[in-house]
Amino acid sequence: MELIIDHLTKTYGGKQALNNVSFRVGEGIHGLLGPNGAGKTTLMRLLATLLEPTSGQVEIGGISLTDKSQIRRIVGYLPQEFAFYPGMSVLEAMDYLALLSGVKGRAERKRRIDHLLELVNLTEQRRTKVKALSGGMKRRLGVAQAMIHEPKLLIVDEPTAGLDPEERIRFRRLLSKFAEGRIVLLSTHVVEDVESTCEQMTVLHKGSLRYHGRIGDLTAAAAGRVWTAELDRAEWSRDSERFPVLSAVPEGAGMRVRVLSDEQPYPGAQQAVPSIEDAYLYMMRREEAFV
Ligand SMILES: Nc1ncnc2c1ncn2[C@@H]1O[C@H](COP(=O)(O)OP(=O)(O)OP(=O)(O)O)[C@@H](O)[C@H]1O
Repeated sequence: MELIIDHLTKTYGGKQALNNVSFRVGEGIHGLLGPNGAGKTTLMRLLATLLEPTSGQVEIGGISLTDKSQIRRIVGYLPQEFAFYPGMSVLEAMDYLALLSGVKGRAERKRRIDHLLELVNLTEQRRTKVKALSGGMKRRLGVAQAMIHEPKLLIVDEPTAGLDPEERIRFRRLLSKFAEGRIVLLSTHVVEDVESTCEQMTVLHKGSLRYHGRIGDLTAAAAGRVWTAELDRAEWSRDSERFPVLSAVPEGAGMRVRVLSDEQPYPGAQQAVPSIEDAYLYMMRREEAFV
């Protein structure tokens, strides 16, 4: 199972949202990151056949994106905003969506729905009306519906938004389990989601590919460039613009700061092991692509 994106371009009128993007993704969870307007939603909607590419090709598990009915059978999509059937119960909504996704046979639908509701921890709410679910529960129902036809490629947009910390951890575990033998494309602004679930990631920036590869390689590239230091407040207010700041936390009378710099930024500053967030910010500050 492989997702192959080959010179994909999408323009809306005169606006180029994706610019000649090529990369390949194998089985497992793959992170998709990028600042606002990077082109992530456009890419996800293209893969879900909700948009037509301007040019370029995509193959999902050997099937061309142009073969829409086949692609829809193997792709599941959980958009950031999704409409449900508020008046239906969880069971009714799932059954209806399973029918729409082409899952034939009442017994098979029941088997899948029971299994998925268990997975997303909504069994107790199965008779609750969708409109009475909390935001987090709706999100879990959203992912359950995106999984109902057991897609080979599951695309999820900001799935942990609005979830509490425990739910977020449970949700990541659920995605990891589902990703066995499949591809899960996880679009997020939460770098921690990527850090804890993905081995590889793709970063888009203004429609172009900025990074594609292993997370470990990205953090390795930032090694030696992340520094921590303790400064007094006066030093800090004088120097706060000198280096890109990763964090600055008041500590006693001073500040504990974390900055990016190719050389020691302040006397006594110590090198730190880059986190993925540090590495991401380091990469985004560079002009050239990091692919
Ligand atoms: N229907 C549209 N018509 C015109 N321009 C659009 C349309 N949809 C998106 N764009 C533009 O295309 C670019 C990419 O948008 P897209 O929504 O794909 O980015 P994104 O990475 O998902 O951003 P965010 O993180 O804010 O959701 C943006 O500049 C956006 O303004």
